[in-house]
Amino acid sequence: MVTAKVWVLKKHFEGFPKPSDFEMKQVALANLKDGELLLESVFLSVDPYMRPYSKRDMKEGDVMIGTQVARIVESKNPAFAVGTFVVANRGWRTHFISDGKDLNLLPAGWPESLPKSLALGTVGMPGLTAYVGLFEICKMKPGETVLVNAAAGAVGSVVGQLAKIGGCKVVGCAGSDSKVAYLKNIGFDEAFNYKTVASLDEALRKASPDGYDCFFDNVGGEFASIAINHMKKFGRIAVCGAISQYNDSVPQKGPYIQIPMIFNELSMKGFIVSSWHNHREEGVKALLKWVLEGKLKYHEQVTERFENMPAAFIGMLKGENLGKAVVKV
Ligand SMILES: NC(=O)C1=CN([C@@H]2O[C@H](COP(=O)(O)OP(=O)(O)OC[C@H]3O[C@@H](n4cnc5c(N)ncnc54)[C@H](OP(=O)(O)O)[C@@H]3O)[C@@H](O)[C@H]2O)C=CC1
Ligand SMILES: CCCCCC(=O)/C=C/[C@H]1[C@H](O)CC(=O)[C@@H]1CCCCCCC(=O)O
Repeated sequence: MVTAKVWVLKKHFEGFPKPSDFEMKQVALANLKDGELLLESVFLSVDPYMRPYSKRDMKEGDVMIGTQVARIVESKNPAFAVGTFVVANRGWRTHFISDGKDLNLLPAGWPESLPKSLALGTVGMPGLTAYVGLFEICKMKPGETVLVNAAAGAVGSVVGQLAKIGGCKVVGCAGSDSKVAYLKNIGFDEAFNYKTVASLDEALRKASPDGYDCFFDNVGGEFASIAINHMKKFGRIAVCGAISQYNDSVPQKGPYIQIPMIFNELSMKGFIVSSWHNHREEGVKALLKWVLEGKLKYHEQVTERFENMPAAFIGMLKGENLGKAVVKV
């Protein structure tokens, strides 16, 4: 019999998550029935959505939500061979049982040399978010200027590089000087540290005096309220995330966006990438191709050991990650 380790939400987060909000437990797994598989998590993802979705969907004592790359270690299902790697959505667990219906194989053509953890990042849900947000929501066109915040993270770093691949000028901001240096290194035309500039308004104007056609917003709050005043006529805003607001106990107040939206005839659309599943196959294939061609660079912030899941999650929310934050079990 296998005993899985799991992390549960012990106490709903109040403000910023803290280690005592989590509890690690042991769960004995049953023996496999015909048609079932035993899997071990190899890499687990920590993502910003876990903060707002825990409040909306979870109760105390539930296993933390999340996805993993897992390896099949035992199989009583002829469709799945032992040793196969899959992407699953089974939460913060070291081991779990599946009937195979909820598993996704890694994309076709995945070379042995490529880290499998990328299926949780650049060639997974965050990469696809960048792809859908830019091409379908912003409807980015060559020659345009694209702005992205949280630019050195999992989604933002792909947004900037896809914008360059698509023939755009790209401006990004991030929360440390080393992240800004990384952005320049992966091809951003302009980048600044939003925590240290004297004025966000000035920094946005300096980076693109003519304004922005597309704004890929991962952050919301104050940054978005200022950036909206820098949009060009008929600009498009993809509302992807609002991480600056996820830990608020008291909702932030305006400024309000109607006047700049009307004057510049802007379009603003929120989206959830999973609703765009009809673009998944095409998007993942394109992302994998660009990675293999060296046109799409990646960085991962790998935290070792399952025991450090809460620390990796809290660290990501604090901005300690460069690129995609994952945990290697
Ligand atoms: N709509 C959708 O379908 C999806 C939306 N998302 C959203 O995209 C955004 C980015 O996600 P992801 O790429 O996975 O995460 P990241 O890898 O970008 O990690 C989060 C980053 O957010 C930044 N951050 C944290 N707090 C603040 C703050 N108060 N103000 C500004 N920046 C902050 C930090 O970077 P820094 O050092 O720069 O501050 C941190 O590294 C999130 O808002 C997420 O919810 C993600 C996936 C799908
Ligand atoms: C105001 C909240 C904004 C959150 C934006 C965000 O980060 C959304 C992420 C989703 C992404 O589009 C696809 C996903 O998988 C994320 C949502 C995951 C929901 C988990 C549901 C619970 C479960 O897995 O059991």
